[in-house]
Amino acid sequence: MTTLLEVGSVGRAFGGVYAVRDVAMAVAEGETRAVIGPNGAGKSTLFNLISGHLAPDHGTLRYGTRRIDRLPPHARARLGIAIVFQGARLFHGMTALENVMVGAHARTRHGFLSATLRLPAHRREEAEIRADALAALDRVGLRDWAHRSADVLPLGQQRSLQVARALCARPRLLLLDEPASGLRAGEREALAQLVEGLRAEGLTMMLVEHDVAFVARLADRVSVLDLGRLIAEGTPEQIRDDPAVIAAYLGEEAA
Ligand SMILES: Nc1ncnc2c1ncn2[C@@H]1O[C@H](COP(=O)(O)OP(=O)(O)OP(=O)(O)O)[C@@H](O)[C@H]1O
Repeated sequence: MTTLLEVGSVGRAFGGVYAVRDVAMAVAEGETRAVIGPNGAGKSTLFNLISGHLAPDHGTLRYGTRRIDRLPPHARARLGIAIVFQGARLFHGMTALENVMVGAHARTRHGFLSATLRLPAHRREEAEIRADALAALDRVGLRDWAHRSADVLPLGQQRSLQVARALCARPRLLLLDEPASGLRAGEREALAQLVEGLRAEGLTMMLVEHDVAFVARLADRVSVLDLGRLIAEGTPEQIRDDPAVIAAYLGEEAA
C-alpha cells in the first residue's frame, strides 16, 4: 500500500498546553481513516495542521513525495487536500451552485487581471468550474438544487453541499470534521452512503466522528487521540476492545 499522508511527530501548543502532542501516523492511498477521541482530544487541531490552517510547532508532514508542513493552505489545496470544517457555514444569499463554485477557486490558474478583463482563458476556466460544480452537485444528489438558494436547504443537504464544494476542488485527500454532527437519523444515513460511495471510488479520506456505529461502518482504520496524544490505532474492532481507549472514554464520562 502506498502512503499518501505521513504525519511525523507533529506537535502544536496553545498557550503552553499541547493540543496535539508528538502525533505520528500514516494514511494509505484509498484508505478511510477515522480520528476519534474525547472532547478536546486534538482532532480538529490535527486536521487544521494537515490542511495548513494551523502551523505545527514541530514535526513534519509528507504528502506523496513532498514535504508540505511549511506550505500555506491554498498551496496544499492545490495539491489536492480539501477540508470540510466542523460546523462549516454556507455562503448566504448564494445558490447551491455558486456555493460549490467557490470551492473550485483552489485550482484556478488565471488571476484577477484575467478575470477582470474577462479574457478567453478566464471564460474557459469559468465554464470548466461550472461544469465541475454541477458534476459535484450531481455526485452528492443535489443537482436539482443547483439554482436554488443554499439558505433554504435542510441541514443534511447543507452538509452534502459542503462535501460537494470540497469535491469540486478535485481532492486526493478529503478531511471531514464531524460531518454528521447534529444530523437526524435519515440525514446521517444519507451522509454515510455518500461517504461510502466516495470510499468505493478510492478517494482517501480522514473523518472525525463520534458515532461509533458510523465509524465502524465507514473506516478502514481508526486513530484514537486523547489529550493530544495518539493512544491507539487499528481496525474498528481492535479499537473497540482496546483498554486505553475504553479508559479514555470512561475518564471523559467521569469528568
Ligand atoms: N485556537 C485555539 N486557541 C486556544 N486553544 C485551542 C485552540 N484550538 C484548540 N485549542 C485547545 O486545544 C485542545 C484540542 O482542541 P481540538 O478542538 O483540537 O479538540 P477536538 O478533539 O477537536 O475536540 P471536540 O471533539 O470538542 O471538537 C483543547 O484543549 C482546545 O481548548
